[in-house]
Amino acid sequence: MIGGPGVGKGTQCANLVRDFGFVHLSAGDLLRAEQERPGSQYGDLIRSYIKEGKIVPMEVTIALLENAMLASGQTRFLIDGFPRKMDQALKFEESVVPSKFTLYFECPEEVMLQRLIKRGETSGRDDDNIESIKKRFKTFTETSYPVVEYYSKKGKVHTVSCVEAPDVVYGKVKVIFDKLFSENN
Ligand SMILES: Nc1ncnc2c1ncn2[C@@H]1O[C@H](COP(=O)(O)OP(=O)(O)O)[C@@H](O)[C@H]1O
Ligand SMILES: O=c1ccn([C@@H]2O[C@H](COP(=O)(O)OP(=O)(O)O)[C@@H](O)[C@H]2O)c(=O)[nH]1
Repeated sequence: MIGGPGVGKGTQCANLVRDFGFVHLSAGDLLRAEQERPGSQYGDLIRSYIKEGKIVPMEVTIALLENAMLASGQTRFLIDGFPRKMDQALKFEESVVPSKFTLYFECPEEVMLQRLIKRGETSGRDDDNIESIKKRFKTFTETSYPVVEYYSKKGKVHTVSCVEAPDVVYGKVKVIFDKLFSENN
């Protein structure tokens, strides 16, 4: 699941987990947990990348995802906020598992900005401030959007507009998943 910062990925993943029983893995949540883990050798590195809105070197993120996948003992994963750089996409599919499809959440920056400023009132996140948000938008456009284009060329992308209220957005997401999983399962 790919989309700009604050587009609503986490919000929609919660709905999908409830209705389709995936294991939800948020790359950002895994990185924040590793950042706080006592004794982690990557804590400071992750903290500085997240604050600067940059993409943490792929070896760290892929190892965290792979470990969480293995630890779950499950086989159906909804990976949230990953891949957001071409090197991650290629390496993950080569060394862990190929993806089935990509859900791309589309939304104007002004709308995401308002959501992130509001989330920042309570999230406690180091990157929900205007300076980091601007950097995250730039990284998304320059570094992450090419991943969407790459998967689009392979015919693997489903695009959903996220401007409307969460339940309206989920209505559209659910139609896509109902179709995909009634065909494949
Ligand atoms: N469709 C929506 N309309 C309005 N607010 C939303 C919508 N989806 C999510 N939000 C809110 O916007 C913020 C960002 O959503 P979140 O799911 O955390 O995004 P992401 O995981 O993409 O960063 C949260 O505070 C969330 O409650
Ligand atoms: O594969 C990833 C996913 C996330 N991040 C970092 O984690 C931050 C927060 O990502 P998350 O998906 O949690 O939140 P979003 O920015 O989408 O609101 C990003 O800006 C990056 O710095 C990263 O480096 N690699």
